Amino acid sequence: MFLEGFKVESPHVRYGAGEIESEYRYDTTEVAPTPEGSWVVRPKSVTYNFKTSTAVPKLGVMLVGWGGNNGTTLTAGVIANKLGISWSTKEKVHKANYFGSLTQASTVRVGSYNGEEVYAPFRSLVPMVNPNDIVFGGWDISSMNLADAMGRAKVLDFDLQKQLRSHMESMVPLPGIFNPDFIAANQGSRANNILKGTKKEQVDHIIKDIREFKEKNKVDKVVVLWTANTERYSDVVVGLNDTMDNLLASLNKNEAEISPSTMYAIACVTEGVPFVNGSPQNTFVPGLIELAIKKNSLIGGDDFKSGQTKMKSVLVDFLVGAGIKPTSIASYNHLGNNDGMNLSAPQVFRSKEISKSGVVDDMVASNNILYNPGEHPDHVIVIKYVPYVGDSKRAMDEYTSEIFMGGKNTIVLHNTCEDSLLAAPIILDLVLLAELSTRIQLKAQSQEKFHSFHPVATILSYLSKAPLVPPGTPVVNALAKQRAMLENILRACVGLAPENNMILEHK
Ligand SMILES: NC(=O)c1ccc[n+]([C@@H]2O[C@H](COP(=O)([O-])OP(=O)(O)OC[C@H]3O[C@@H](n4cnc5c(N)ncnc54)[C@H](O)[C@@H]3O)[C@@H](O)[C@H]2O)c1
Ligand SMILES: O=P([O-])([O-])O[C@@H]1[C@@H](O)[C@H](O)[C@@H](O)[C@H](O)[C@@H]1O
Repeated sequence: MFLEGFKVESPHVRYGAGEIESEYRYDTTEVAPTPEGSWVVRPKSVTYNFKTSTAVPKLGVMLVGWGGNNGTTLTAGVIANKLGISWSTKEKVHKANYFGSLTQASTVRVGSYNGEEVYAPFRSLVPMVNPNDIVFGGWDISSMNLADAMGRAKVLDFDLQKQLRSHMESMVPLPGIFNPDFIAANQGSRANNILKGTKKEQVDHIIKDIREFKEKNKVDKVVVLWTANTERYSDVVVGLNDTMDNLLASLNKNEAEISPSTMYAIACVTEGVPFVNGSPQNTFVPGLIELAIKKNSLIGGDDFKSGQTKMKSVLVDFLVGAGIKPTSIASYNHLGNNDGMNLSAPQVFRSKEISKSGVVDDMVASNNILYNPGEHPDHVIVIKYVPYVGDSKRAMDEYTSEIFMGGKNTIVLHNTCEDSLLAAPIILDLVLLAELSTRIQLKAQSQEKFHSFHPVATILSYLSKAPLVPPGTPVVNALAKQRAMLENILRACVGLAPENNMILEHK
C-alpha cells in the first residue's frame, strides 16, 4: 500500500502554523566497565524535543564547477522535470524523472494496514524544497554557457539536449577562483573565466556574487556546492591553516597554499551559506572547520558516493555482517570524461584514492572475530583515463574473502556507472538535505535552549564517500546504517520511532 503523504497523530507531535514540534524518546546504550574488570551495557533514554520550520524557502543553488558534466546534467535534469519534458531514443520515449535521488525517488515504511505494509515517499516525512523550484547559478573557470557545456559533457540524449538548449544557453557561469597548482595541468586550456586580484579580494568577490545572485533571483536561501575539479590535498601546516585565525591571516597574506575550494568555503561560511564539498580534497582544513563552528554555518562532504564506492559500502557491510572475511579488494575503473582527465594527474588522483580507500574502515573495525586489531583487507584503487568511454565509467571489482573451514569466495563485479547520471541526483539530495537540516532545531530535555545540528553535517554522510564528521565523532560508511540514521532522524522530527523492522505483531 502506498500513501502520497501522511500526518502523524500522536500526543508527541504538533503540526503548528510555522513548525512541527515533536517529543522523541531517544533510546540508546552506554557501555561501562565494572569494578571486577568486566563490562556492562546499560540502556539509556534521553528525551529530545525537535522543532522543524515548515517555511520551505525558495532555494537558490550555486554550483562551483557549474559548467561541468555534473553541473550541466543536474541543471538540465531539473529543467526537464519542471517542464515535464519527454524525449525519444531508439529504445522508447523517456519521461523526465528523479531516479537515483533518495529524497525524490525512495520510500519509507510508515506501518501496516490489514496485514499489508504501507509506504510513503521519503520526501513526505518533513516538508522539503521541491527540486523543480530550485534556481541554479554558479561559477566555472570555463566561460562556456550551460547549453554548450551540456553538449560538451555528452551525457544526455541528443533529443533531450535539443529541447533544453533554449532554456540553458542564457545560463553563463560566473568567473571562478583558479589556481593551476591544485588541479591537473591539462585543465589549463579551459580556464578562460577566472577571477583576478588577491586571494582576499577573490573571496570578497565570491561573497558579492552570492549576495547579487540572491537579490537578482529573489531566493530566500542559497546553498553552495562544489562540483568542480578534484584538487590535490592542501598541506595542513601549523601557522598556515591549522586554526581559524591562522587561516584568515594566511588568506590576507595571499598564501599560495590556500586552495580555491577552501577560499570558496571561507566565503560561504563567512556569509552563513551552507557549503557542501562533492570532491575528495581536504577543503575543510582545521582552520575552516573552526571557522564554520564559530559561525555555526553548515559544511558537509566529502566526495559524492555515487557508484563503485557506494556498491562497496553495501557489499563489504553485507560480507562482514554475515561473518565472511574480505581479505582483498581490487577496485579498478576507467572513464573518459574531464574528471577522468583531471584525475590522470598523480597528485590529484591521490585525493580520490584516499576517499575511495577509507570506505571499508568502519566495517572492518566492527568485527574483531574476523580481524585482529589493526588487520585489514588488501585494498587497491586504480583509475585510468580512457577518452572513448566518456562519462560512462566502467568499474571492475574483485572481492576475495575467507569463508568456512579454509574456503575462499571471490566476487567479481562489472558496473557501468554513468558518472554524471548517478551523481546529479546525489547533488540534488545534498542541497535539499543541507537546506532542510538548517530548518531543524533540537534540544535534550536537560538543555535549556533549542539549537541547530552541529555545523559539520554528518546527516549528509549517506551521500559522501568520506563523510566529514565533527572532531571525535565516529565515521560510519556502511550505506544501510547511513540511510537508517537519516530516515530515523527525520522520523524523530515527526515523533516516529526508528524503523526497527521487527514486525513483532506478526511474529
Ligand atoms: N559520479 C561522479 O561524477 C562523481 C562522483 C564523486 C565525485 N565526483 C567529483 O565531482 C567533481 C565534478 O565532476 P564532473 O564529472 O562534473 O567534472 P567536470 O570536470 O566535468 O566538471 C568540473 C568543472 O569544474 C570547473 N572548475 C574546475 N576548477 C574550478 C574552480 N576552481 N572554480 C570553478 N570551476 C572550476 C571545470 O571547468 C569544469 O567545468 C569532480 O571533482 C569529481 O571527482 C564526481
Ligand atoms: O563514486 P565512485 O564511483 O566510487 O567513484 C568515482 C570514481 O570511480 C571515478 O573515477 C571518478 O571520476 C568519480 O569522480 C567518482 O569518484
